[in-house]
Amino acid sequence: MSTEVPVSLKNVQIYQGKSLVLDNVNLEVAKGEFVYLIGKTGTGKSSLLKTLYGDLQLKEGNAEVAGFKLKDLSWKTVPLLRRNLGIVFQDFQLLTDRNVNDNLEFVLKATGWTDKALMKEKIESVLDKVGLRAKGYKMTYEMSGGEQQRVDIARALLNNPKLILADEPTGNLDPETTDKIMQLLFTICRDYQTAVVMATHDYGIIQRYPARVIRIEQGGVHELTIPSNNNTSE
Ligand SMILES: Nc1ncnc2c1ncn2[C@@H]1O[C@H](COP(=O)(O)OP(=O)(O)OP(=O)(O)O)[C@@H](O)[C@H]1O
Repeated sequence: MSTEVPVSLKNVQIYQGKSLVLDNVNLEVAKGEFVYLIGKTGTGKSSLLKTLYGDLQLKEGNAEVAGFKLKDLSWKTVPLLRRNLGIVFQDFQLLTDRNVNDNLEFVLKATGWTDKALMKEKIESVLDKVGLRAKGYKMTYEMSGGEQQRVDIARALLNNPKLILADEPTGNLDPETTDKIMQLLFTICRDYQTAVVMATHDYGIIQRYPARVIRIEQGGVHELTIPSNNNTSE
């Protein structure tokens, strides 16, 4: 299994039930690349991301994600695929009945970790990366939206993914917090060569943090040419 190309889609069709949402999708994402998915509401950004993390089954076309071929991927293999990805959601999807450390430990255990000391070390390391080292004992409901999104990103980093999939990760955040989260995602992308595919409605973000842009329209996906700039994560 090759893990070199985080995403490779060739002539992919994406269905929701029986309806065809996206046709003839071709997309390659390179190691360490940051890619935005933009498009009007309902065009299929989330459906594309869901296909990439195995939530929607791929019926037509060839797709490889983090070394896994998606066509006819069995449901049993989906957790294995997810272990190789980081997934970040708009609404964080943290467990509200436990603290940050326990949220992260829950994921580690679910993905096969058993050694307590190694888990503690890993949790400290990902919290450090997102600037929350001292907040491990906080209950998630006691945290601000921006802090919760950092925990969500820390969770996504637990298994050293080569690819992070983020669905409107700043959708619930104010502009200042949005900037901090974008800087964090760009830093992770640069420092760990983690590819990031992020769906957003917010063109202002793309202007402030330029990267490759893929526009999703009814029927397909198109590369958008944006004047190239260095990203502004510094
Ligand atoms: N669970 C589902 N069952 C059936 N149809 C669905 C389901 N989820 C989405 N769809 C349909 O698939 C199409 C694409 O939806 P999707 O959520 O992927 O779009 P989107 O571009 O992410 O939209 P938004 O920007 O509003 O999140 C829409 O027509 C939507 O109604």
